[in-house]
Amino acid sequence: MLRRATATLKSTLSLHITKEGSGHNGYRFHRFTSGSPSQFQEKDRVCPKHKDTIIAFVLGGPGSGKGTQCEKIVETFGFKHLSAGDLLRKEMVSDSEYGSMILDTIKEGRIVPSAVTVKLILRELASGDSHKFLIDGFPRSEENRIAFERITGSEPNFVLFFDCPEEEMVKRVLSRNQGRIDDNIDTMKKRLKIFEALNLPVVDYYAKKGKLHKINAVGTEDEVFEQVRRVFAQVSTVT
Ligand SMILES: Nc1ncnc2c1ncn2[C@@H]1O[C@H](COP(=O)(O)OP(=O)(O)OP(=O)(O)O)[C@@H](O)[C@H]1O
Ligand SMILES: Nc1ccn([C@@H]2O[C@H](COP(=O)(O)O)[C@@H](O)[C@H]2O)c(=O)n1
Ligand SMILES: [Mg+2]
Repeated sequence: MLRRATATLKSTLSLHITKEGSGHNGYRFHRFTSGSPSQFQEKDRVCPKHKDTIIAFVLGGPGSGKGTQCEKIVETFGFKHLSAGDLLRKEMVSDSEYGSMILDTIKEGRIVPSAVTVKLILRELASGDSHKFLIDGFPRSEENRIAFERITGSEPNFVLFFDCPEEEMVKRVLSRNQGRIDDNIDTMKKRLKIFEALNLPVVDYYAKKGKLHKINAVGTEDEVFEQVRRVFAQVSTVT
């Protein structure tokens, strides 16, 4: 039986969660009082996972096609799609106290502090009744990864990595035409540097853990999705 969430997420960088309760999908919330990821303690954990919860992280450089493929995965396999970038952009244009910080960070292609991003992701994990999640564009750094693992006490079931040459990513981003403030050559150059310095170590981490599924992101959307489909067929037999 799904129970109504009673957790409230207080809007602070230190991510206090003030009430105990449990989300529709079994995500549980505990009081926790820590600030930075390094201060999180065992007692602060937010969500022992519902036993059937499946979390897939979706990684890849800017413009590699993560969002495009996630839409296809949602249609075909019924996952809920959480894009960290979309959540941050939504927060940015809301009345949030973090709005201008998020705007500046995205313009510069840098990474928003994990406390903010994890809070937005947790809110989505706890809402609705889905228990299969694609978390797109997260973790973007070891700090993101460690914060998520410490706060939730859980790891992804598997990780997709869209591997795409830089020239192709640049071409795709510059012709995306969705009015994003970071779709320009200056920000793109910065994003590519951040991708190499901060995102790739996360990719390596999951490769070493045997959780990474590398997808060749070059080809038509359907060709790329055929590889994705094979990964889902493989993981559905082990998750
Ligand atoms: N296989 C493909 N071939 C050509 N263009 C593609 C392909 N997949 C996606 N695109 C296009 O490339 C652009 C970037 O794709 P998408 O937004 O899915 O990337 P992303 O990885 O989510 O990027 P970001 O990290 O910047 O959000 C879009 O305009 C999309 O339509
Ligand atoms: N974990 C994340 C994800 C994203 N950001 C910031 O948002 C920008 C856009 O993200 P997309 O996934 O939509 O490409 C990204 O360049 C970062 O500035 C973040 O900080 N942390
Ligand atoms: Mg995207």
